Amino acid sequence: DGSRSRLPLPPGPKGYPLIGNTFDIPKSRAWVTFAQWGEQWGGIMSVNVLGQTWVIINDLAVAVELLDKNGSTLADRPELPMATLCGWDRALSSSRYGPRFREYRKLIGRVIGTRGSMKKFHPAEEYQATMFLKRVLANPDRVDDATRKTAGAMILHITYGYKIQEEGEDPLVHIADKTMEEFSDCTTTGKYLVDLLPFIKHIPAWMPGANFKRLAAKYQKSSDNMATVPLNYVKEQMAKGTAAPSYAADLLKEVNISEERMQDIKWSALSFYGAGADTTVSVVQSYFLAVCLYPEVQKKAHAEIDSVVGRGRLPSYDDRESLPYIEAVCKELYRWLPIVPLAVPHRAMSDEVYKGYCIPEGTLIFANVWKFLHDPDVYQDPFVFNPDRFVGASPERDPTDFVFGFGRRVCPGTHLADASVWINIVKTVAGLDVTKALDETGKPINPVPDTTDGVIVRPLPFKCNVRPRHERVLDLMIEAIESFA
Ligand code: HEM
Repeated sequence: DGSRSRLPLPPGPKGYPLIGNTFDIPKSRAWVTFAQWGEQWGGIMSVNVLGQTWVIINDLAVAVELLDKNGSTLADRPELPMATLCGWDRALSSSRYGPRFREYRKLIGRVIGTRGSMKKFHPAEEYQATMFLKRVLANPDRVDDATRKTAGAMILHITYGYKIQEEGEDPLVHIADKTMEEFSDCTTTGKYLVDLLPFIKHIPAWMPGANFKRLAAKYQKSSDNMATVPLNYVKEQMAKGTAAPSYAADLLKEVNISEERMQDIKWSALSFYGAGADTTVSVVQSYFLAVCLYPEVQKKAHAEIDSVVGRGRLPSYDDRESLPYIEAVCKELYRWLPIVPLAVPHRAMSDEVYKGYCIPEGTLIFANVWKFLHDPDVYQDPFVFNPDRFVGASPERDPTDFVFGFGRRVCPGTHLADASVWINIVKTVAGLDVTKALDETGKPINPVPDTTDGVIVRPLPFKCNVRPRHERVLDLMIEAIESFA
């Protein structure tokens, strides 16, 4: 429709000819710069990056209206030629909008689509969260390692019913971590020429300058491996009758699975690791950072555990309703250090009109979730970690309404994330006392409450002191672990 394209783009800074605003896009903490631009240009604005329109949303109401209500037309993902050559178009987070995308979402929704559907995975979650305490206490200087190991272990446990080996490096975690590094590499903006000049993907692999094609073939082998090895494990376990409940086992129970369905099961399952392990780990690490800086929060959380659960056992999901303060701590963790600060960009599949502006086909849309979560009109003293903002009769807006993204692309792992984060935090509160680490002169070190860069970010590395909260913790932990065996 020609009349649409005569409408103006959303407002934004004037760019240079050809390159537009490319050099205005900051390499680091883009969400902070985008929020500042929002002060000048408003809740919806646009920039031009190498000929492509980017729409940046700095107002939650606009994001909800545009992305939640516009259904399928704004639910595509950007074209990623190098990642596609490496086989990553088969994973959900980078798949284009279409039949395969809808099929994956249907399968995932069927198994983990509601809070109630997570119940069958509670034993796995409980086990891994208790193992987390063990992993932390075995090596209290490396809380980061224990959180990373646990997040990966939880995802593999729920996706495939696979329990990682505790000693040394687990072979499946090794494959997954190596492959995820390759994923980051092949999706790095500007690294591969084929992303700028997609037509060169057609040159034969033996030609000079075609190194990227040989690398892509190697990366594709890894992604195949990462999808196939664990699925074969589930099939073997099912054949032996020893399969634990899992996402894959649930779907493989179906009779007469077509080849196409098998591929959908395999690649939807693969999508869990990258999107699920990297995210929950950041939330749990943020807890350790937050209570170093806000010891009074830990004190209150400890007091809640003592009064509701006591010291004779570790808390479980059955206690969730009776622990409102811990619930508020979890919400505040999602808010304070946003781990997907610009969500994941959506791509417009056709020309759209919004409030008299044109959003042309191919536009990338970024929702500045970081800004929504630090809006002083919505959250009082937004940079302060204060769970009490979510307690009482008039709580501030629940961040879990929107930290999981928007519309048809909203995180399909929301309930899995919710269950994993909560159980990890509640066991941590019950089991551990976290304090600031001391420097060589004995002075407490103040960790910096900030994150790395990227699509999914995590707290900057920091040190803290960790010890069991009371003398019975180790016994309770061991008893619990034995009861799972
Ligand atoms: C704290 C935890 C998590 C947060 C904050 C989070 C957040 C997000 C966000 C913002 C998106 C993009 C949504 C959009 O494009 O509008 C997303 C997508 C996704 N998430 Fe999560 N997520 C979390 C945990 C998980 C877990 C545990 C899983 C495991 C199944 C998961 C699986 C996915 C997948 C597969 C996608 C891609 C969906 C698509 O492109 O259609 N996430 N997540």
